[in-house]
Amino acid sequence: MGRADVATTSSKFANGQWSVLVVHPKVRWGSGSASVLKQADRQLEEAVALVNNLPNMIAVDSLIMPVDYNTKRKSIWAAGNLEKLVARRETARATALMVNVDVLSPAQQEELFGIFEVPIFDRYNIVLSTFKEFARTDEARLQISLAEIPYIKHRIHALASKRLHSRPEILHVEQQYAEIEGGDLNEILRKREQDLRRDLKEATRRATEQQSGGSKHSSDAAVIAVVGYTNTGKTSLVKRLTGAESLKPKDQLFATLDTTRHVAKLPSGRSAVFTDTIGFLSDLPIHLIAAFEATLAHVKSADVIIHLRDVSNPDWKAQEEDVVATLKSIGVAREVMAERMITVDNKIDKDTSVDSPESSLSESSSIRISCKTGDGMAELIGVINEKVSIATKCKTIRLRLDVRSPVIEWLYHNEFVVVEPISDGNMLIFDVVMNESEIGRFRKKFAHLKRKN
Ligand SMILES: Nc1nc2c(ncn2[C@@H]2O[C@H](COP(=O)(O)OP(=O)(O)OP(=O)(O)O)[C@@H](O)[C@H]2O)c(=O)[nH]1
Ligand SMILES: [Mg+2]
Repeated sequence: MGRADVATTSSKFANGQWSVLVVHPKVRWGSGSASVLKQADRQLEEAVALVNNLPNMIAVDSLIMPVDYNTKRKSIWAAGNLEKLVARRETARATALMVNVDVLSPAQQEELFGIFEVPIFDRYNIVLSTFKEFARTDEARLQISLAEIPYIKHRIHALASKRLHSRPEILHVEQQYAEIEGGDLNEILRKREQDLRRDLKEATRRATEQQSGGSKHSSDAAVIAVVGYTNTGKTSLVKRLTGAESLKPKDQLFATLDTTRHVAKLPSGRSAVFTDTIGFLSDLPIHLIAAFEATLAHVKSADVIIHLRDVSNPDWKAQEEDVVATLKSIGVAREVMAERMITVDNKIDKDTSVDSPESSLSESSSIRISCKTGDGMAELIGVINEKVSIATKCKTIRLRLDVRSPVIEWLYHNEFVVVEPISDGNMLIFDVVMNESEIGRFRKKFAHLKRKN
């Protein structure tokens, strides 16, 4: 597939590990200062977790280094702070630097390399490496390659125009540069993008086919998409609700990269397909998550969206904002969120007494659960059941049927009977829940009986 490898300059050191100094540039004032929800120490903590999440990286030291105004200028830090950072790198014996911004410009990367003389990574590099590390399917790999294209384009343009004097590997585009050198850059990338999109379409089709093949009611089943920040417990929840053995929750960021579908029966008798999908993360170039369009396509059309929050994380409120922003960017309208979303607070078993005051503001409409202990599951299932009925325009229909009626056999066969009927002489009374298309099917099939009645 000629897979591109922007972020894995590190793969050259397969036998060793990068010792990384993680620096969070905290904007002191000006338009670039962080929202009050995002405290610098938590952002630094998250960056360290991202680095340590990769098997070939270890954060050996980390610190917050103030920046005036914003992080977009070519020189992020003034001379004094830079000197402190250089000293810190030496003491920590760090072999790489991670600057906790969404993406560094090629000029910034070049300048920092000139000063530190070690590879310079940003969040984009780390997250992309993570995606590559954990991708298990063609679908995920192709989406990652697609997500890289704008990044590669920007960098190779900068190199080709001779505005920069770096070597391609300093900008993490060594392999792509070699492939493209001498050719028409735009044309080669356009062709690559076209090929990737074609392959992705095919891979998505295959994946959907495979996953819906086994379930009896797949076309009629309600689709319930579970979304949330990375590591909030999405996989754990889907496992709890559907009993899927194949799901393996992990204390790891981006453990799940592909969407998997798992069938369960709701109390109404309806089949529901729960989808477990990629987690979101803050401060990423939006196209990185949006590139998972094929993976996330089902969220837009889902009957119900469960937004899972990890309320044991002091930053859950900021995480929620990022999830909502990402949902918007993949085309989920605000009305859809208001109508179809269930907000669920997970990990209530954990001690949150040291929480920031915001957590007490957790609105009363959210449902509190623990995937670990099972607390709150019954209530959640009840709410899902109700929401699905509304979303799929289900109605409860009362049928009075002769005990010999062929309708009874059909109801059982199609699994509409959830509550056993009440008997009334020769008649049986069934309460069944059906959506519009099922009612249509039912009417068509038994039209002749109706006429007789
Ligand atoms: N204490 C506690 N831990 C939980 C709970 N739910 C999930 N976890 C743990 O949180 C970690 C992440 O769980 P996952 O289910 O993998 O989370 P995820 O949202 O699917 O994560 P990604 O796929 O990486 O985005 C695992 O170590 C789980 O065991 C809970 O209710 N309580
Ligand atoms: Mg997961």
